[in-house]
Amino acid sequence: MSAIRYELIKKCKQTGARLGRVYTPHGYFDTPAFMPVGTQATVKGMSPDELKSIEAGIILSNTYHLHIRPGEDIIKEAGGLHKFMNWDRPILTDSGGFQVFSLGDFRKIEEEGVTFKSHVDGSKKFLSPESAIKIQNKLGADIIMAFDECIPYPAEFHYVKKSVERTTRWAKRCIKAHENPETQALFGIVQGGMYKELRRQSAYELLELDFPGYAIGGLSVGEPAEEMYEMLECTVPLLPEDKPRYLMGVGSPDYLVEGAIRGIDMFDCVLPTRIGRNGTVLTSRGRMIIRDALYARDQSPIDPDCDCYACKNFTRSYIRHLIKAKEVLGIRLTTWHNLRFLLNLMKNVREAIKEDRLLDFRNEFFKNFGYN
Ligand SMILES: CCNc1nc2cc3[nH]c(NC)nc3cc2c(=O)[nH]1
Ligand SMILES: [Zn+2]
Repeated sequence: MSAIRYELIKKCKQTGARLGRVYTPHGYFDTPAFMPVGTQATVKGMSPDELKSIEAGIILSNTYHLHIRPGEDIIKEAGGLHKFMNWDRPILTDSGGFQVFSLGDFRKIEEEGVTFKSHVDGSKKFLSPESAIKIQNKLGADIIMAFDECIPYPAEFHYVKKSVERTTRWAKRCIKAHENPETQALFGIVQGGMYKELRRQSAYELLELDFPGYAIGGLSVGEPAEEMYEMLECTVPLLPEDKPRYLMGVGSPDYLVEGAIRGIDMFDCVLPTRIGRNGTVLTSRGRMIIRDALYARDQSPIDPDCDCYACKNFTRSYIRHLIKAKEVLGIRLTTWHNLRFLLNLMKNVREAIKEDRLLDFRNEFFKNFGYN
């Protein structure tokens, strides 16, 4: 008995997209879904109630960060991550693999695991499939991720092949170490770099392990969009139709729509929160650098088509002033808007799938946003 159940509600007649629902021990979320990133047990600047008001269905938290600070034992003593951060809806935690490479000053990667230095105090740390799972078992997220190697881009075929085979061995060790499969669903992560043959090899090896869900890793690592789409087109059709597919670290509005068209159900990306903090907002007419002098006297909302608290109550002129003055409310409002923008985008994608018009929606959205 798995911790989650994926319900395929409808397949789009125009594309490979599908409308679905993932049931977890903390309730369900609709897919395709965008997951706001709450790295250190908080989506920066947003309270749980505010996240609920913008209809966030599931949020992501990072194992690497929570292991370093405050430590999984403190969170376990609080009753787990849901209680600790007072979020009673679904949570997904990653396994730390990616952060170690991208954040930590990582030393070396061996069969046993990865040795690295903490980005907080430089102390020596070690993560392995077993320890990454043990930490996630203590945090108690509904969906947890296998410990994998996110292969850098570009990478030689031989290196990628060796890494894929180690990621599969690590996946087996994760399954063995996992203590709560009936309450925490462990997802495998398909790797393979930009090589179709290795994407297929990684998918087949992980399919044999019968995970309750599959992530596609090693993408959105600097490769051109076309290469990412090609890897999706070669990998997604190999994955079970009755299980969720999660494209890690994606993404910008175009990638979310194009990923959904290719059959992806779950996405996560720091983009909306990160660019929000430096004064850039997403609108239906493209990105807007609201700190720009252009908006100093602009009394209109960030996006007239948006229903969020920031757009209903404040002007571009006021929000620009807050950002320039480094007032906390400024980044709260830009974050609030950017998250609602992407959550609304996914709601529109789900509607379009329901009505078999996702390609038409994509063309209209791309034209308005200013994509090609
Ligand atoms: C669960 C940790 N493993 C893991 N995380 C990832 C996070 C990513 N984030 C991005 N772009 C922003 N690509 C990613 C790939 C992986 C990946 O291949 N593996
Ligand atoms: Zn808004």
